[in-house]
Amino acid sequence: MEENWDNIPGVAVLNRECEQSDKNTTGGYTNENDWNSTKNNCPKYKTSENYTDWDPTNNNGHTDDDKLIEDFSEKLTTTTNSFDGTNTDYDDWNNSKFDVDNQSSASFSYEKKEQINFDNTNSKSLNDSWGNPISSDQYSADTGNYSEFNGCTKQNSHNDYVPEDSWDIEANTDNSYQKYQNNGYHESGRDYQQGTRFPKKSNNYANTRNDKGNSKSVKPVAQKSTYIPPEFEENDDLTLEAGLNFEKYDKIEVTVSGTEVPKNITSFHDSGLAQILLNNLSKCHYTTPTPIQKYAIPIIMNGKDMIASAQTGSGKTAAFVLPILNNLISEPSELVVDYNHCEPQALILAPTRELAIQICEVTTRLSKNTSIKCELLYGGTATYHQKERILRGVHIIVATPGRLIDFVSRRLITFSSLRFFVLDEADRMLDMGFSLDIERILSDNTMVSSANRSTVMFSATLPILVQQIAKSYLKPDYISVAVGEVGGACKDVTQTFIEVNKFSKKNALVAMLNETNDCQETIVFVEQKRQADFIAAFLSELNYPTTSIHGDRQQPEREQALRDFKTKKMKVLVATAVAARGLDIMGVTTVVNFDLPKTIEEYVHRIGRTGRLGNSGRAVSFFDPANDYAMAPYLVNTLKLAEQKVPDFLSQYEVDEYEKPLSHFNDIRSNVPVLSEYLQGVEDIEEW
Ligand SMILES: Nc1ncnc2c1ncn2[C@@H]1O[C@H](COP(=O)(O)OP(=O)(O)OP(=O)(O)O)[C@@H](O)[C@H]1O
Repeated sequence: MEENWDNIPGVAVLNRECEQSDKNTTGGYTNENDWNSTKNNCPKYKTSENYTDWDPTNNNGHTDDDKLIEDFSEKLTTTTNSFDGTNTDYDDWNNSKFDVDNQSSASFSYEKKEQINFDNTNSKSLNDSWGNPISSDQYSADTGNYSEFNGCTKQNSHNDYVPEDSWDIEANTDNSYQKYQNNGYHESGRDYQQGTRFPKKSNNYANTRNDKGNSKSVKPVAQKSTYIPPEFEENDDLTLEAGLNFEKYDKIEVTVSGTEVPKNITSFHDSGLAQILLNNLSKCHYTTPTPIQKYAIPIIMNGKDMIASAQTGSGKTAAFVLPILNNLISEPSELVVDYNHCEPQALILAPTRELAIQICEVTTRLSKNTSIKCELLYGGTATYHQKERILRGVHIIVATPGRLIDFVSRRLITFSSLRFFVLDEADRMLDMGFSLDIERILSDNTMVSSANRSTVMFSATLPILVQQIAKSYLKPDYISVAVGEVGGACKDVTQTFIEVNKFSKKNALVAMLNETNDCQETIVFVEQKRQADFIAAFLSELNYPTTSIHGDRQQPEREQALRDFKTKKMKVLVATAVAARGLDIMGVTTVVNFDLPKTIEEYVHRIGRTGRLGNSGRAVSFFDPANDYAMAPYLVNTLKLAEQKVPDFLSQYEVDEYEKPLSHFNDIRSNVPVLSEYLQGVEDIEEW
């Protein structure tokens, strides 16, 4: 097939943009010839015959031009994003994309693959929209940014990894270009390739040259995400094993308040859970329920509302998933679904995409061999894919709020059949960042009344103000359960602090990593996304296999980073708040707070990425008095409650009169005073 700019998604988008930006004039071009040339290459102006020549779905007879163009650019972008030239990806793309559309266009897809050899530096020269030959080298040199030109904003991660102001940028050599194009950073097993410099990020979304060599700029176009996440893999090796301190869980005091509290269970076998679930539990090596499971399972099975707090890593996910699965299995109700909407019976909301994925994975594993279907809705992924899946019928939806609201507002999801509504990380979900979304979802006109559903909320931290907000969504006879101190740090984590200033932090980090010769699995938390890139690049240069996760990375990169860290391909994960809550990663021995967070809750969640399920872990936090003094009293309190040593430089911040918000069980119905400062901070929203 003849190679032509028309086949390149960036240009399809570009043309569309030109066309849309100015329908009746010269499209913003001062030179009419340029505009005519562009126009002729614009899909809008192609005849349908031409169009079908290169439309992968071969939509003969399609008359809705705009839709046609939109579909086409989406498909082409999918092609580029999904492909890395390997057969596997090709097959995946071919199967998933084309099966969805009921196409069997293998040969055509293969042609598309040939076309996007354009992605390789070896590609033959191409003609641009204005008829000039263009090679990938020239392309890189012309634009300074391949991915942006190409319209694939999804792939610009490497630019993010070059702090523009502080690093020298190498010329746009073929070499750096090739590494980028070939995703060398993954192939080499190193996310941040040492010594590699990538082209400086261009501010122009797309720069092209007309036949006179003048450059033109076209405004950025919002790209739809076309990422289709991989199917879950069952990997028993990655399941966390209970540690030596697991048995001590039973010694933790549990406080329950409310009326008609169902009796707690003592083992899974006396729990009344369906046999199929018991079988799945033993496949997952869950032999004994954790304290939160002992209390939450019967409460939720009995249809009660509850708000529960238990330390990080103590099995809260299964505590709500198991009773929901049980009730959906033992008291089934008809699944409502048609070609344009579905009615889930349980909704589980989580604040981050990766946590939503994890909850869905746990649910899928625990519901194996049952008829229960669980689906995932989260941002940064292709909506058409998720839509297609939920419209096959779904009992449980695990979602982040943004994507869910998108689907609800398009009436793809309604809540008339909802039986369970769960907020995981409830304090985060009800703080200023998400509370409007939750309100929007719970006040949807299809939402069943609180009397007709079970509403349950879980977190390791539940400030009193959040409990007050939560109360308005719960039935009046809701039950509160607190395992240990509400908001207390996990005692299996040894917490140490190092006094630093902003200039000595990096050396302190290196010294700390060197302490453990083979640099064990470590999460390094920082406050800013840019800082995450900087520290990750810095550690990579020092040969620590490092990756990063934060809200500016594209979703496939975020997921790849987590996979690389989970599978130990990468030893260090540099992360912002997006990884602070809920993530359950086996073998994390150390958490480093390179920057301390702004709230004590986030501190508790961050250090809870280690020391899970009775395993021991350690947390090392850098305390910079100039920056972190406001956190100090809360840190002292948290250290004391967790029976940890308080260093001298911190103990000076202890406040005698300090109202300790964590000193006893804070069910708001006991009228515990609210400490306003304690509630002031909210975590920054990065990405759903
Ligand atoms: N009864 C059990 N027996 C053995 N393992 C369990 C049991 N319950 C949960 N687990 C495992 O314990 C780990 C931690 O569970 P989970 O992620 O649900 O903790 P969590 O309390 O939600 O933590 P966080 O507060 O960080 O969100 C997981 O690997 C899970 O598979």
